[in-house]
Amino acid sequence: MIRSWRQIFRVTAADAAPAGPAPFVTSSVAQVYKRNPEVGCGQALAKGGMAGPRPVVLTGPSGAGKSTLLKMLMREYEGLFGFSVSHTTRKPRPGEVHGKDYHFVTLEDMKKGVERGDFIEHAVFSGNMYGTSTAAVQAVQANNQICILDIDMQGVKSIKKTRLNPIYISIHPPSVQILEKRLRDRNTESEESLQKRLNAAIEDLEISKEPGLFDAIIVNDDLEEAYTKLKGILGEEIKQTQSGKNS
Ligand SMILES: Nc1ncnc2c1ncn2[C@@H]1O[C@H](COP(=O)(O)OP(=O)(O)OP(=O)(O)O)[C@@H](O)[C@H]1O
Ligand SMILES: Nc1nc2c(ncn2[C@@H]2O[C@H](COP(=O)(O)O)[C@@H](O)[C@H]2O)c(=O)[nH]1
Repeated sequence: MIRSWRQIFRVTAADAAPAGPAPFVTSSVAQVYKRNPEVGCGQALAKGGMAGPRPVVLTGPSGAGKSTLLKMLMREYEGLFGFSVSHTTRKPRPGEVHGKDYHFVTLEDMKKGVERGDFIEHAVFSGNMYGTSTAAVQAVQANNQICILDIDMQGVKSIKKTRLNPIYISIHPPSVQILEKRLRDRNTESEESLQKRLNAAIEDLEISKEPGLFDAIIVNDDLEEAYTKLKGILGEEIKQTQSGKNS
């Protein structure tokens, strides 16, 4: 019997999901766009009986534009997507809201949460801990929304060992130079943090070449173009979830 992602994501990291089919690949100078035939099949599982919308993992270097793109999605499709609010030990940036952008916690509390098994995945990034709690994903699934996880590459690797079965999308900058400029212009990082993020970016861009790691890679050069591509990749899932909500 096919189980829903709601049930199966609780399976531990030790219970690795089988590798998916080889991705269909199209590419141009401006973009690398890998499409897995299974993308958008969450509702196919639903037809099997129990699945809700398939979650979406958005990853990519810090500064690539993940938050910008996911906020656009959530604005255009109000109520359709729900953000998985991660925990982090980093300090809030101006304007960030506890419980909305992140659960901002102390290192001690984060470690306790990890020991209790509260997290589906967790990682250290640029000197701080980050993690996706089971509760964060469940809070979204309870609303029958498409759950979006904004996580780093370590998180992707951990989620791959579970049966959450999300759509994996990596957002890339046009170049590391442009990434650096965007991060500097964002004005949120110390020089030390910026360098750590750039080093992680170079490493992660290399890792993301691994065949089959992502269902799609979107190069975020022109924002509107990148957003249109993102909507295209999620189109089937959006349509199915909308029709589920309207029925
Ligand atoms: N296509 C684009 N062209 C120019 N600037 C962009 C583009 N996309 C995003 N930006 C800007 O780049 C900066 C980084 O974007 P954003 O904060 O969304 O990145 P991120 O991937 O979520 O980073 P982090 O992982 O650190 O949270 C922001 O100031 C954003 O406004
Ligand atoms: N593995 C995880 N990575 C996460 C999580 N939440 C966010 N992130 C990633 O951290 C970096 C830095 O984020 P910032 O908000 O400090 O700029 C970025 O790549 C996020 O995707 C998480 O729960 N797990």
